[in-house]
Amino acid sequence: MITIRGLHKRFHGTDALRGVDLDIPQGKVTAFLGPNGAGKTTTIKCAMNLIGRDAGDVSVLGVDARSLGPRQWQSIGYVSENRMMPGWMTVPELLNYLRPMYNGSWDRDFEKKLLAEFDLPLKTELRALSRGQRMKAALLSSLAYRPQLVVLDEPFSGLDPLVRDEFLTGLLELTETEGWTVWISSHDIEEVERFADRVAILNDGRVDIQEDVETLQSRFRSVELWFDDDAPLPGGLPATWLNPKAAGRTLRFTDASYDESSSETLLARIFPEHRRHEARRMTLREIFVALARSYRTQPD
Ligand SMILES: Nc1ncnc2c1ncn2[C@@H]1O[C@H](COP(=O)(O)OP(=O)(O)OP(=O)(O)O)[C@@H](O)[C@H]1O
Repeated sequence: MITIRGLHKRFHGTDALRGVDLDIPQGKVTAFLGPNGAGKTTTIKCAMNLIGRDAGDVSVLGVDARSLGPRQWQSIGYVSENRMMPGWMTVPELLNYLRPMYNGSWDRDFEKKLLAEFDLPLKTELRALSRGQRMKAALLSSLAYRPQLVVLDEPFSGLDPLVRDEFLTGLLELTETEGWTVWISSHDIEEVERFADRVAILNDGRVDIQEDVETLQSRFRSVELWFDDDAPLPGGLPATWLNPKAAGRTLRFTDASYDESSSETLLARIFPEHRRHEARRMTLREIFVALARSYRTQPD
């Protein structure tokens, strides 16, 4: 659905994107994660043709992002915190205004369902709504025509926990029943973990990891070793052992390429004197935190 190769973007001489390669496959929910300033919004804006690019190829729904036209926009639902909205309109006025543009694909029943779920004031102008209410209005107006490709840039900002939960459950149902393709950037990893099939992690303008959540979780482990005396912290540990830290008689690290038999052999070889150890599966959030910490300690 979206293919990005070698995407570069500079702002005032500073590199924001330094060769992004990314695939957003059809029918899957891809979570787009990364530390602040990694380049998530910039990548999404380049793909939505809201800003130009300095180099690289970006294909969206089979066309170059720079050629996105009304035909493709009928199939794309894009929501971002900073999306401009006509502040003088009320929610019903906004929907009345947009509906004819999506002739044929706008689903009135779905619109009504979302309107009821989001519990939005109908007589207040958009500019007088709260941030969360405006976000709901943006979500509603971008999903009511049942787009095949849903692009959400930080969609939860300002949404209260109940609405977040309802919105996510609704989105989950739709992705399953309608086979929607979703590309969602968010810092709310626990929320996206519930329904993401894939994860792409951006760091410093490049994609570091993109793979199925399942395979990512199967290769990451939080490892803890116990010793009889103070835990050693030798140099030259495998590069896939992230953030090793010794504290008292324990040593902890994140194994980014865990495999039961070879990892056990390696542990026994490097730490023959350890008394016992544990290798625990990690949540997506824990994996992200371990990676983000390792990015900070990596030389540029
Ligand atoms: N219009 C702009 N002018 C100058 N620099 C910009 C502009 N937009 C983004 N940048 C810079 O590009 C880099 C990437 O920003 P971007 O907003 O894409 O990151 P992000 O991953 O979405 O961050 P966050 O998680 O904080 O929202 C940052 O260093 C940012 O300061």
